[in-house]
Amino acid sequence: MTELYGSIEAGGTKFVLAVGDEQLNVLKRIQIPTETPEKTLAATLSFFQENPVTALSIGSFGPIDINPESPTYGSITTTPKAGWGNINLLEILKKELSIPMAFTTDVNASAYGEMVKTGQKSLIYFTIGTGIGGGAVQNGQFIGGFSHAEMGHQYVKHHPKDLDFAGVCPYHGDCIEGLAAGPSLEARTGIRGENLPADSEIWDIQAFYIAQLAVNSTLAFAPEKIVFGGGVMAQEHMMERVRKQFSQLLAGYVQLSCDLQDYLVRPAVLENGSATLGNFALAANLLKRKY
Ligand SMILES: Nc1ncnc2c1ncn2[C@@H]1O[C@H](COP(=O)(O)OP(=O)(O)OP(=O)(O)O)[C@@H](O)[C@H]1O
Ligand SMILES: [Zn+2]
Repeated sequence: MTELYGSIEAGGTKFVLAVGDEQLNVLKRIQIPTETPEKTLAATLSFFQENPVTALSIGSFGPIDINPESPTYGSITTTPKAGWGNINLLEILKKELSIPMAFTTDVNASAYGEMVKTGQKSLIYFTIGTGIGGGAVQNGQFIGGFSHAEMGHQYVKHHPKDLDFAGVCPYHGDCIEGLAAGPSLEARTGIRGENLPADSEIWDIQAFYIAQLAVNSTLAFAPEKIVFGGGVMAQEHMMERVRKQFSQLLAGYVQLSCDLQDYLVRPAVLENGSATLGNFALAANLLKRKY
């Protein structure tokens, strides 16, 4: 029987819903805004009622409960996003759709999609957008123990020209998300990142933080590559700035297995499709491990 795979990329600003075929090609893909859980999940359900799939995978913003033994498995847990705390996505969807469902973080789904696309089994995916999230696959498996990793909230040292900035993370202030996600640009300058001039000195400050994230990830996991997605990294000049500061900070301590250009990269799956591809593969794995 022909199988179809579903993808739900549950983001803080939008949900991306998609249907894929057995070759993981996108057959249909739509975006809906993230409003109240009732409204957005009703729209999600009607999409999959109109476009039935054999199995689906959800990659969600978090933190989320991914422990299948937990009574709250399938929930978004402590999000500051109004109305979405303790919402059990998986339970709500399972009530209406009786198909196998996988549940992971949005960035894990993206990391998985990049793995499927590139064939590299150990990689890390970071998104630098409204927040910073990191997902990782190590030898084809997600990392994690009691829960998923939260690499976007690690602490990094301040840039010498940014010592007084308190950061904007609602939990930690000056963790990496608080210092370097999109809203930090606006908090420092009063101007949204999209509108800041490319020659502003803020970009090197931000690249300094993102480079530390890359160095820390390199030292902790020795991945084959580190992929950067998200609105902020869509700035053409950012990857080069991050690579340059990464080299300085790593100081030749470990030898990479490829050129730096191929180590710190933008996503291989274009048009923000990494999570969709990853979800298709994770859905396929629920039926029979293929990826
Ligand atoms: N080209 C850009 N340059 C700099 N900053 C940007 C750019 N595009 C978006 N941003 C900033 O990034 C943040 C939005 O991130 P992004 O576009 O990745 O969406 P998101 O809200 O993180 O997505 P999601 O729906 O997954 O939560 C905002 O703070 C915005 O000002
Ligand atoms: Zn934080």
